[in-house]
Amino acid sequence: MSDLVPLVQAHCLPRRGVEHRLGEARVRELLPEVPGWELAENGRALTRTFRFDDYHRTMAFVNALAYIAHREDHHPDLGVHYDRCVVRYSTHDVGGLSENDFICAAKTDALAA
Ligand SMILES: C[C@H](O)[C@H](O)[C@H]1CNC2=NC(N)=NC(=O)C2=N1
Repeated sequence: MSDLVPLVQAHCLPRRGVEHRLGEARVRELLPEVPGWELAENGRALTRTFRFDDYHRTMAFVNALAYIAHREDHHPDLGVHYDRCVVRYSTHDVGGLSENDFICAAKTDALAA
């Protein structure tokens, strides 16, 4: 992926195999591009909690996020609660973080903005 394209405008590509797993240096470079997201599971996942006023708003977010996941063919794990949704991205095909996780994190932020 070219760094000239903002993450939010980039699109996911099929990434399979450890060669697509991001190294620590690249993760450190990308993390400031998605403020609010944190590393979890020893750097193998990205998570952020999005808070809402009520269940209806939470579910509207979840449905919009499902559409992005379908369009990008990259799928978050979700913890859905009454007033919040815990979003977790990790690329199981690479066994850790790939560029796809950062692209989708940026698109998720745009949804909630
Ligand atoms: C063929 C297809 O691109 C892959 O199976 C995709 C689908 N969605 C995915 N989502 C996530 N989170 N990780 C993956 O490795 C992944 N792989």
